[in-house]
Amino acid sequence: MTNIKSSSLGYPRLGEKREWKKALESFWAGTMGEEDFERRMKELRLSFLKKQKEKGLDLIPIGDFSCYDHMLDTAVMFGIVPKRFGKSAGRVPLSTYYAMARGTDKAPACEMTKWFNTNYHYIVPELEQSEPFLTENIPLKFYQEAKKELGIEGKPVIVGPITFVKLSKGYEPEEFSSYVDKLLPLYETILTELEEAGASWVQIDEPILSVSLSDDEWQILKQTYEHLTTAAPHLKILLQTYFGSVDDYQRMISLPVAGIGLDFVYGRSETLHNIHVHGFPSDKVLAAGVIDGRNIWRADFREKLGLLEQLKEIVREENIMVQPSCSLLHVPVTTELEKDIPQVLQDSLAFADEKLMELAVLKNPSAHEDILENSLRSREALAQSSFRCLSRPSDIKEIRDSRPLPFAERQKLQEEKWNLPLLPTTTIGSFPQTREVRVKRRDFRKGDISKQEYVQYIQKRIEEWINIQEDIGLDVFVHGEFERNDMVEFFGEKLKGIAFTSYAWVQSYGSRCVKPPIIYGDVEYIKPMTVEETLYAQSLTDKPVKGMLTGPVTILNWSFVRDDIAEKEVCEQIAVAISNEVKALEEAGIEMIQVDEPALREGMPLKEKEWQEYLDWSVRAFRIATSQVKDTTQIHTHMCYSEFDDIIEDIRALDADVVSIETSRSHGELIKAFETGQYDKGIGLGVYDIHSPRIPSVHEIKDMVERALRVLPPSLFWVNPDCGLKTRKESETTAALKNMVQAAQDVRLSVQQKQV
Ligand SMILES: Nc1nc2c(c(=O)[nH]1)N[C@@H](CNc1ccc(C(=O)N[C@@H](CCC(=O)N[C@@H](CCC(=O)N[C@@H](CCC(=O)O)C(=O)O)C(=O)O)C(=O)O)cc1)CN2
Ligand code: MET
Ligand SMILES: [Zn+2]
Repeated sequence: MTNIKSSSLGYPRLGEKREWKKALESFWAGTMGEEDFERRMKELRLSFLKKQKEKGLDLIPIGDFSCYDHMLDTAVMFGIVPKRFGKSAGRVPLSTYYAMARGTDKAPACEMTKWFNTNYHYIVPELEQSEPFLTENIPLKFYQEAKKELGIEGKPVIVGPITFVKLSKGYEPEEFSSYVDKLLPLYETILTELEEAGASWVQIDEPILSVSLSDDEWQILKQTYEHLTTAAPHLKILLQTYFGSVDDYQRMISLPVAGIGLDFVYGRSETLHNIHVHGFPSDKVLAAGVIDGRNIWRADFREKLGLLEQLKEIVREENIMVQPSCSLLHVPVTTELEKDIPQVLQDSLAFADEKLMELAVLKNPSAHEDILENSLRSREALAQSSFRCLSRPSDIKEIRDSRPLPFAERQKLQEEKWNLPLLPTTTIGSFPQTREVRVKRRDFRKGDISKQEYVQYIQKRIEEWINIQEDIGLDVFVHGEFERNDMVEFFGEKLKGIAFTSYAWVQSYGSRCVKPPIIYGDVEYIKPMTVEETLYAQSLTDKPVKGMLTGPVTILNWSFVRDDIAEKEVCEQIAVAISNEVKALEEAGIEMIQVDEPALREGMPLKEKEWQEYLDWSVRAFRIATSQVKDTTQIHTHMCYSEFDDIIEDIRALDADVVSIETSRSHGELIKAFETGQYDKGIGLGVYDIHSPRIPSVHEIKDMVERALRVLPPSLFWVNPDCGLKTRKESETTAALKNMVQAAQDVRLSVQQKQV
C-alpha cells in the first residue's frame, strides 16, 4: 500500500446507454415534465458518483455533471444571461438555460465553439453589459447533496476565472482584468461557503494555462489566486491544467495554491523536463495526470509506474495524487457493453470506468497484480497482432501529393466542362436525418429488416431529395448522406484497421453525441464506400451530383487513434485509402467530389509553435487524398469554422478547386484574409446559419452575398449554407434553401447586368 491518493477531474454525463441524452430530448420534446426531468438528472448524477466511489476513487469530482454544458452552467451561475433571453433576477430557470443553449423563435442561441482541441463544444458566455452576481452556489449545492445522499466527501470542480473570461466573448482585450475583478468576489463567496460547509479540496480548472498567457494575464492570474487563497485559507485549492504542458511552469508552481494538477500524457516530455529542471514545491500536492483521459487504450503500467517512480524522487509520496490527464468527459463510459469487436482489441481498451480501475492499480500495484499483468499482456498481444504490420504500405511513397496543373489552368478547363451559372448554388452534403431514417438503420442493424429493404428505403429518400433539389433550383446537387450514421463513423465502418463500437458514445455538444471509431491497425481501403448511392442519385438528374467524402485529417481527429505510431503516419494511411475512393468515384463518372475537412482547423495543436508541423502533414494528407484525379475533376472541400486568418496560406495549399466555409457565426463579417484577396480559388461562403431553426430571408441572404462580392470576384464565388443540414427539419431546410436560391438568382442578375 502506498500513500498515493487517487483523484479524477470529471466523469461522462451521457450514461452507459445515453440515458442522459434521452432524458434531455424527452424534456425538450415535452414528453417529460420538469419535475420528472430534475428527478432523472439527480438519479443519474448520484449514480455516477456512486460508481466512482465503488471503484475506489479517493477524490471524487462534484459539480462536473451538467444538464447541457459546464461553461453554460458557470455563466448561468454568475447571472451572465444575455438580455435577449429576458431579465433574470435570481436563479435562472431551466427554460432560460435551454433557450441560451438552443435558441428560441425570438432569440438566437448563444454561440457554441470547440473546447480547446477536442470534439466537445461549449456555449460561449457573452459578457457584454453584464453585471455578474451569484445566482446560486452550485458547487456547494452538489457538494452537500453528495454528502447527504451518499456520504461522499467530494471535491467540487469549478471553471477558473481566468479560463472563464478568456473563453467568453463580448469584451475588448483591455477589459480582461476588469471582468476577472467583477467575478472575483463571486468566486470568493463560492469558496468561503464551501470552506464553511467542510469541503477539504476544490478543483479549479484553468486549462488556458496549457495554451498561453501574456505577461499581464499571468500577473492577473497570480493576484487572483492570491486573493482566493486568502479568502478561504482552510480550503485547499487544486489548480488544474490539462491538454498539454503549462506555458510557464515556474510561474505556475510559485502560485500560492495547495495543489497543482499537471498533464503527464499530452506534453509529457515537457512537463517531465520542467519538473526535473525546476523541481516541485515541497508544500504542494502534485496531482499527476498520468492516465490518458482522451484516448481509450489500457495503460502501459510499466511506463506509468516508472513515471511515478521518477515523480517520487522529486515529490514526497504523500503529496502525490494520480489522476486522468483531463476530465473523462472525452471518453465513453465502459468497455463492458461491447460485444462485437475483436477480442485482442477489446482486451486493450479502457474507457472511463476502466480508467478508474487503473488509478486504483497505480495507487496500490501490489494488490492488483492480476490486472497489472493482464494489461501488459493485452498491450503486447495488440502490438504483435497481424493488423499492425509497421512497414508502410509501398504505395505511400509513390503517390502524388499535388495536381499536375496549377489551379488557374484547371479553372479554365473546369469552366468549360461544367458550364455552371455565375454564383452557383449548392449544399454541403447532408439533408435532414429524421427519426425515421435512424429507426430504419437501427432496424437494419438489428436484423429486423433486410438489406434490400434498407437499401430501397435509402434510395427512396435520395429520390425524394433529388426532386426537392430540382424544385428548389439548386445548381449542384448532393445525394443527402441518408445512408450515413455519422460522417466519420460511416467511413470507419468500411475501412480496414478501424473498429466501431456499439455503445461507446461521447458527448459532442448538448445532447448530440458521436461514436468515434477506433483506429487500431494499419488503415487500408477495401472497396468502394460511397459509389452506389452517389451514382443512384446521379442517375436521377442531369445536374451534377457532388461525391461526398470525409477527409483524412477529420477521420483522424474525430477517431480514437492507435498510440504506437505517429498520428502523421496514420493520417497518411487514411489519405491513401480516401484517394482510392476519390478514384473510384471518378471512374464511375462522378467528377465533382467534396472532401470535408472540418476538423483540420479544430484539431490544431494548442501551442502555436506546434502549428506548422501539424499543418504540413495534414495539408499533405489532404493533397494525397485529392490529387489522383483528372484536371477537369473538380475537388471541393468544406470546413465549418471561420477562424482562418492565421492559416489562410495552408488553406490555399490544400489546392482544392472550391472551399466552402462557415461565415454566419462571424456575424456577417468577412474573413479578413479573403477580403485582402489572398485567396484566389473557388470559395463558397456560408450564407446562413444551419444551427438555428430560423429561416433566413431572401433579403438578408442577398445582403450577405452582395457584401462578399464587394471584395471577392463573382467568378470564384459559390452560394451555400454554412454546413450540412442533417440536424434540421425538412420544412426548415426547404424553406431556407428556396430563399437562398432566390437570393443567388437576384444577385446573379444584377451582376450580369453590370457586366453588360
Ligand atoms: N463525428 C462528428 N463530429 C462532429 C460533427 C459530426 O457531424 N460528426 N459535427 C460537428 C458538430 N457535432 C455533432 C455531433 C453529433 C451530431 C449528431 O447528430 N449526432 C447524433 C447521432 C448520430 C448517429 O450516430 N446516429 C446513429 C444512431 C442513432 C440512434 O440513436 N438511433 C436510435 C434509434 C433512432 C432514434 O430513436 O432516434 C437507436 O439506435 O436506439 C444513426 O443514425 O444510425 C445524435 O446525437 O443524435 C451532430 C453534430 C462537430 N463534430
Ligand atoms: C461537420 S461538416 C459536415 C459535412 C457533411 N458533408 C455534412 O453535410 O453533414
Ligand atoms: Zn460543416
